[in-house]
Amino acid sequence: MLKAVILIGGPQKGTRFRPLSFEVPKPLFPVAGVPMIQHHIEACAQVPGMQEILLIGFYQPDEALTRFLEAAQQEFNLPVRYLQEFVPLGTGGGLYHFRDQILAGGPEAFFVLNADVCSDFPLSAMLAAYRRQPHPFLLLGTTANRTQSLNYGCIVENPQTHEVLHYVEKPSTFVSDVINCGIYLFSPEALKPLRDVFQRNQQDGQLEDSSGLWPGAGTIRLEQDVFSALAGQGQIYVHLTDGIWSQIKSAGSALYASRLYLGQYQLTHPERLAKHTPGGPRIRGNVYIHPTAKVAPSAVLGPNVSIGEGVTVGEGVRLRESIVLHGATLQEHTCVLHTIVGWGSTVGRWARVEGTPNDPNPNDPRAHMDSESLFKDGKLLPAITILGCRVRIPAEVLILNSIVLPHKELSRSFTNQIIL
Ligand SMILES: Nc1nc2c(ncn2[C@@H]2O[C@H](COP(=O)(O)OP(=O)(O)O[C@H]3O[C@H](CO)[C@@H](O)[C@H](O)[C@@H]3O)[C@@H](O)[C@H]2O)c(=O)[nH]1
Repeated sequence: MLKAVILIGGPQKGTRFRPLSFEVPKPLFPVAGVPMIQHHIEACAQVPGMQEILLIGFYQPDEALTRFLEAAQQEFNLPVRYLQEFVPLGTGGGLYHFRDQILAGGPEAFFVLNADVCSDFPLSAMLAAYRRQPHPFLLLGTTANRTQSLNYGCIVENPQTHEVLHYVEKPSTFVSDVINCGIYLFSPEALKPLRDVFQRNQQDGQLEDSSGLWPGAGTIRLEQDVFSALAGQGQIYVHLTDGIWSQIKSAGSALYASRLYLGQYQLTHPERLAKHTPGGPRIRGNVYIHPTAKVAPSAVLGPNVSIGEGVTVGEGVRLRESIVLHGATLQEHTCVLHTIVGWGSTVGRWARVEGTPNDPNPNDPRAHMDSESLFKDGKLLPAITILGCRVRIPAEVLILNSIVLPHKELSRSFTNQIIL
């Protein structure tokens, strides 16, 4: 019997995701037409023997989360439960705190998945590797280029045995081009070292650490307190993948992840991809259209477009590399490129809304998405355009490389601005 835990974090952590995280908790943001963590749940539900999926985080359970859990339980016919931390317990504290719930029923092992990653989740391959050689910790690793590796947990492995010899979380100088994907398979034994860290922290008292966590209150950093501390002791192994993988930290990376998942749908969910039908809109490449959306036949959509519930797309609209969230309206002949259109927003006719993608370097197979800050030298860096919820863009204007905060009614064109 197997279980899975998804670490969904909580409200303070979504800052790079603003203004989109104002409306919906980040783990429920739609990526390729479904909530971000539905991709995780679908992957877990396909592993034979999966008994239960636990979401651990410090969100106050709200209507959206409750509805999502109910729908997921029904769809996958599995218990999907939310366990709330009353203070942020870090990436490992919640696993220890809720250990009884995780170990209830005696699972053989449990997956632990960061919510903010996009992946093809090679969980069966990880399970097969674990069953060949059960060790307390199995980490999924992928490669990154030298510069970008510094933004992740870096793993030095023994290439013959795949044992993790050395682990450094976000090092300041180059350590290894193998990085931690935030996807793990732990044996029940893994909880023992977590207990040791917990007890040591209790003895050391309430001292706040450099990341602002309170170890005395039960916080555990899986990466530093466990992986770095136990590397080289025969307990941690890595399973390497060259499948799709990307972090989802910023809105730009959500758009990129949407593209990766839409590509995956060719194999996993061909029924989710829109097909060209007589009298329907022209579809180019991978496009998701929610069944309740109304799309005019002369619109041209794709590649990499995802259209949410109840969206209206008018005649002659051109839409490419974009996510349009539920209830938005694109009036006739708008052109929307590299943009996220927020819930209930309206783009007036003949308006052009355009962003600049900051995709990984296509000539470097080890490149990942840069989720750097929005500004450099006091200037907004060109990036995708984001319209917050219920924004109104008038007819015949240009909105380029801009972020528009929720409920704004614009009256003219804007370029390279954050409109507050
Ligand atoms: N329940 C809970 N979850 C948390 C908490 N803090 C973070 N998380 C969740 O844990 C995951 C990791 O979040 P971060 O702490 O922001 O780490 P990171 O910068 O994303 O780096 C981690 O992931 C990288 C891969 O994406 C790894 O390379 C890196 O080593 C590390 O594990 C996210 O899914 C986040 O929601 C917490 O206090 N409680």
